[in-house]
This record gives sequence, structure tokens and C-alpha cells, in this order.
Amino acid sequence: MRRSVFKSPVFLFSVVLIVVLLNLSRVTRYITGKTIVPQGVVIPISRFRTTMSTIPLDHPYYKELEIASLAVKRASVLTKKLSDSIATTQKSGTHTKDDKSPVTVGDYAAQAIVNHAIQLNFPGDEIVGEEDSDTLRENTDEAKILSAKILEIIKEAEEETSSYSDKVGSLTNLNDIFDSIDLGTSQGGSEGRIWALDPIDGTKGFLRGDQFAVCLALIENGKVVLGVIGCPNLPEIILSNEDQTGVIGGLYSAVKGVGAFYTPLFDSDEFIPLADQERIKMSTNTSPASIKVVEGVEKGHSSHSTQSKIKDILGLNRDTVHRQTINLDSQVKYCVLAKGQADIYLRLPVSDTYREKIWDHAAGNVLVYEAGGKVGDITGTPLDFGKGRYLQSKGVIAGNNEIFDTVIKAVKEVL
Ligand SMILES: Nc1ncnc2c1ncn2[C@@H]1O[C@H](COP(=O)(O)OS(=O)(=O)O)[C@@H](OP(=O)(O)O)[C@H]1O
Ligand SMILES: [Mg+2]
Ligand SMILES: [Mg+2]
Ligand SMILES: [Mg+2]
Repeated sequence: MRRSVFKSPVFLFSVVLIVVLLNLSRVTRYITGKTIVPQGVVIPISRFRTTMSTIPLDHPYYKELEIASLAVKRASVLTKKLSDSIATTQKSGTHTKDDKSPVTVGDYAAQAIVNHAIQLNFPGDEIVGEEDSDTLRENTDEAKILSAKILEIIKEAEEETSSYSDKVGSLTNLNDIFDSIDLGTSQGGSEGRIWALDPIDGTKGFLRGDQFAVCLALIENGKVVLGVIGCPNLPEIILSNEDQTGVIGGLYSAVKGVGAFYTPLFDSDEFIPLADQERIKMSTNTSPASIKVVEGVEKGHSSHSTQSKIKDILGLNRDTVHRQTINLDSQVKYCVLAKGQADIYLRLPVSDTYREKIWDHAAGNVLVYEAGGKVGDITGTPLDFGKGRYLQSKGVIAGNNEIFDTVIKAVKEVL
């Protein structure tokens, strides 16, 4: 019997060859664990991540994103180390600021690292940073102990991340470290390029060994155009306060007009282009039976009782509401929201006079918008990052596009 042409070895070999050629980049990626992209750049990636590239390497703010990501990564390596031995930091590495809030050697060191990277690469840009070096420059024993520790941990982090020192520089002495911290004194405003830096957001969470984040945003003419958030203690999958699994440490990034992305924070010691990161999206859920709400941990930072009333009006069941509420410190709340693991973020003010600081929300703001969500104050008005170091509005509400207006209606009813 004559063998069918479809079963001939030549035909089968040709089919396999065509399939391989059509998927050459995937095959290379599978065999070598590396992605080969144009311009001869070779990027190591996780072998099983298969997101295909749709984002050009010359997208807007590519260099800004690369430098911001590397600086945040280095600051995250440093702060993660402190967080893993938090008892020592609690004992000898913490100072109480005039407003009674804590600042640690980690906050100072992270601000020095990130500011230095920005100045090296974008010397014309301004920086609004949370910390200053006044306390460290005092002639006291406390200042000397804190400063020595800061120099030591910066050196350690720089050694561990030396592969990208050519891009983010290095700091070798205390004077340069203090000067770098003090680059963050810009008064902000609605003109030009201004970076907003929170070197450790959620310092209280950090000091509890819980969640915190290194948050950096670029504001251009009053609008946030880029945000990078390093979350050293954040598990990849957050289902509830009790159920949290997956890789620990996430890097969340957004570029205006390009999208919002996630990649593991500590997997690689190089910058991962967005094309090789996971694109993240907000949920579309509006069902009271299954929506999840992210809120802070500290009762002094947001009104948990007002938030309870809002959840009531939204129709959350009193028996299950605790399972639908996720309490997290810092801007990791925005990350969990942007990844579609929660649907609403409530931050109802505890005081009539408190004004939120721009570094507490800028990076998270662009992340949520680029993931397809909305952020506003308690009236639903978008936050204005061009008014100086503070937002001139009260509270923060965020949610997916489908649910946002309903939440604002509930907020207005309660207030
Ligand atoms: N009264 C009041 N209201 C609102 N916000 C305040 C208030 N006091 C402080 N802060 C700022 O809260 C920042 C930490 O916010 P969190 O989201 O981590 O708070 S929470 O613990 O999750 O509730 C915290 O940022 P860090 O200092 O970077 O930790 C403060 O800037
Ligand atoms: Mg903060
Ligand atoms: Mg802070
Ligand atoms: Mg602080």
C-alpha cells in the first residue's frame, strides 16, 4: 500500500521545522531561560514566563523607568535585610521625628540611594523626598550611631547590587550620603519634572515586620507619568488577611499610556524591560458578596469605623466582611488593587485638617490608573499632585472603573 504523503518523514519534519521557526523566540526562551530582544540585549528571565512582547524598547520614559527600577531594587535589597532582622533596627536604628512618627536607618539609607541615582542620571530634575538629614548632622551620640549604621548598610547593599553600580552610582562617605538625602527638598508644584520619593512607606509596618514599600514616582507638569513600587515583604498572591502565598517580594511599575506591570523583586539583578514583565489589570467585580476591600493597618492613619459604615452601605455582609477586608500597610495596597486581588481601597480621614503627602500616593496613583482603575479624594475628585508637597484634598478612595462611582456615593452618604 502506498504511504500517504502526510505521513512521510520529509513532510512531518517540514511541519515541525515551520512550527519551531514560527515560535523561535519562545523556543530560545525555553532552552536558555533568556530572552533575546532587538539591539542585541540579552535578558535573563524566568523560564516559564511566557508573556509575549508587545511593548517597544523605546517606549516613553524607558531610561527613567530603568533607573527608577534599579534604584528601588537596591533600596529594597537594603530594607529587606533590615526587615529580616527587625529587632536590631527597632532597638538601635530608629529615631522619633518632631511629628512623633518613626524614621529608621532604612528610611535614610534608601532615600540617599534613590536620590543619588536620580541626580546622576537626571541632574536637572527636582526631588520631593520624605526625609532630611538634619537629625543625622547633629553632634549627638544618637546621630553618630545612626550615621555609622547608615554608611554600613549602604556599603553592604551596594556590594550586593554592584552589577548595576554603573547605572545608579555609589556613595562612599557620610557627607555625600547626607547631601544626597537632602536632594529631596523640592517644594513640588505644577511645572517641570519632579520626582516624589517615599524611601520607606509604612515605616510602622516595617517596624512591625509587616508590609512596607519603597515608592518612587515621576511627576511632570503636575501629572504622575511613572511609578515604581518595591514591595520587599509582599507575597505574590493575596487572598485575605490569613491567606497569602507565592513569591515574596514584588516590583510594581507603571508608565502613563503604556500600562501597569508586575515582576518578582529579587529574582534578577538586572532591569527587566516591561515586555518581559507581567501586565496587571484591575478587577471588574461589583458583587457585594465577593468584592474585597484594602485598608490600612494603623487606626491613626485612616478611620476604620467610617470605612465599616461604607462597607455596610455597599452591601457587604456583616458575617463575611472580615474575610473581604485586607489590611496592609503602605502603598502595597495600590499594588494589590492594581493586580486585581482587591476591588476597592478606602482611606477615610481621621482628622479634618490632615493633608496627605504626595509621596504617599503618587506611584500608586499611576499604577491604579494604568491598570484600569480610578483614584480620588472623598468627593471622587482626582488627586492633584501639582500643588506642592501635600495634596490639598481629604482622604483617598480607589476602585475598579465599574464600582468607583458607587463607592463615592456610599462615602458621601456616610460623611
Ligand atoms: N493622620 C494621618 N492620616 C493619614 N496618613 C497619615 C497620618 N499620619 C501619618 N500618615 C501617613 O501614613 C503613611 C503610612 O500609611 P499607611 O497606608 O501605611 O497606613 S496604614 O498603616 O496602612 O494605616 C505614613 O507614611 P510613612 O511615614 O512613609 O510610613 C504617613 O505619611
Ligand atoms: Mg509614606
Ligand atoms: Mg516614609
Ligand atoms: Mg514617615
